[in-house]
Formats: sequence, structure tokens, C-alpha cells
Amino acid sequence: MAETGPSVEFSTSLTSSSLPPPRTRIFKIIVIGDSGVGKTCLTYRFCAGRFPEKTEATIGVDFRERLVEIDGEKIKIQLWDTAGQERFRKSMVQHYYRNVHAVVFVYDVTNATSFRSLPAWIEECKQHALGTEVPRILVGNKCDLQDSIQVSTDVAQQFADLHSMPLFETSAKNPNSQGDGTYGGGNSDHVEAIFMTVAHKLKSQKPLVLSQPPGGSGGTINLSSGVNDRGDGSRSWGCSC
Ligand SMILES: Nc1nc2c(ncn2[C@@H]2O[C@H](COP(=O)(O)OP(=O)(O)OP(=O)(O)O)[C@@H](O)[C@H]2O)c(=O)[nH]1
Repeated sequence: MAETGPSVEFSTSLTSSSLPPPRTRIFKIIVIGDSGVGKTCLTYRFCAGRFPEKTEATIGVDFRERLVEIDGEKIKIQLWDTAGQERFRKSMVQHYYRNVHAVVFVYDVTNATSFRSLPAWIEECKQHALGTEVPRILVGNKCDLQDSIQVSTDVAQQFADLHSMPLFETSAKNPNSQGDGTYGGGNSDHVEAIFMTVAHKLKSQKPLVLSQPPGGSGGTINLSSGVNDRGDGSRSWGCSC
């Protein structure tokens, strides 16, 4: 039998211009916390670059995406802005927790109740089999409202330490606010830095799931029907309640 040359064939195909384009990795980050803490505003700020003029309670889940470049690699950050109100989330909860790469817990620094709810949100993650290997961060939002603070940084830091999460205090409205009443130097955008920190961490962990070819329709979830594209990188999935 004549010998074929598989190794030659193989090396030729590797250098061929017919190779599929590199795949864009997607990081799915869910943002959870009580209603009104500012999840929509934070995700909007990161993806659209500004504070939304007006928001309504999220029904089901909103998706916002942004393509970022980290160390020369283009990565899609997909933020799942979940509904804080129980009645708007119950039929969607299963979807939130599937293939999650990171979790952002949000409370409102001017609302102690939203801080006290955090253990329940952590418990919900646990119930949906989200292990501690999934990076989590804690965000105290609305730091621009310095006169109304109800949750001190010390108390929040203790909680964050207890749950091995980094704590960020910020404001979706004024993202230069550092949470201690001071403002970040120059034009630094704290909200941007928070999500980019998560993205860097995820990139270093090299998740292998959830990728799509550039321009593809997405491997995460089929968004083709019942989707509202609002031109700010967001799409939504409502629930039937
Ligand atoms: N002052 C101030 N107000 C904020 C900030 N972030 C959000 N808000 C306001 O807080 C209210 C609720 O914000 P949302 O982003 O809709 O809250 P949410 O957590 O997404 O609420 P649900 O969708 O019901 O879960 C809105 O009136 C926002 O304008 C902030 O950083 N500072």
C-alpha cells in the first residue's frame, strides 16, 4: 500500500488561509442584588459609557455586552442584569445561573436592607451550584449620596472578607467617586475599572466554554426571538409573569 503523508497534510492545513477565524471568548457575568440598588445603571454605565436617563424595574433579565481588548485579545463581556424583584425573576432564575463565569453582588450604600439581603443572594448562588471557584465581587453602589450612607465601609469590608470577595464602593452616576467621599484622579472611571478587573481575572483563568466566531450569533443562549435590541448593547428576555 502506498504510504500517504499525513504529517505534511496536517502542517499544510495549519498554515492555510482557510483556517476559521479566531474565536471571540465570551465571559458571562451575572449582576445580582435587591431591586433598586443600581444593577441596570452599573451595567449600562459599563456598556454604554453613561448613566441612563431613566430606568424601570428589570423584568426577567437584560443583557448588555461590550467587546474589550485585554493583552491583545478581543473578549466579549456579557453582563446579565437580573431583576431584583422576586415577582420579575422567578421564571428566569434557572437561566441566570447557567455557565456563569463570575458574579457581581450589588448593594446600595444608602440602603441597609439591601446590604442585609446579601446572604440570601449568596445562598441563591449556592443553591444553583455556583461553586466558590467562580470569581465573585461585592459592589456598594450610590457612593455619590454621601449624606445618606447607611452601610459603612468597615462593615462592608468585614462582610466581603468573610466571604472572600473583593469589595468595591462606587457610583454608577458619578463613576469617579471612590466611596470614601474622595474622587478618583483625573478621568478614571471606577465602574469601568471594576468590570475590567473581573475580566482580567477571568482571562487569566482561561475559561474554555462560551465562545463564538466573530460576528456569530452567540453560543451562550439563543436570543433570536422575543428580544428587544435597544441600541445600547442590550437585549432583554422577559418572563411571563
Ligand atoms: N444617586 C444615584 N442613584 C443611582 C445610582 N445608581 C442607580 N441609581 C438610581 O437608583 C434607581 C434604581 O436603579 P436601577 O439601576 O434601575 O436599579 P436595579 O438594581 O437595576 O433595579 P431592578 O431592576 O428593580 O432590580 C434609579 O432611580 C437610578 O437612577 C447611583 O450610583 N447614584
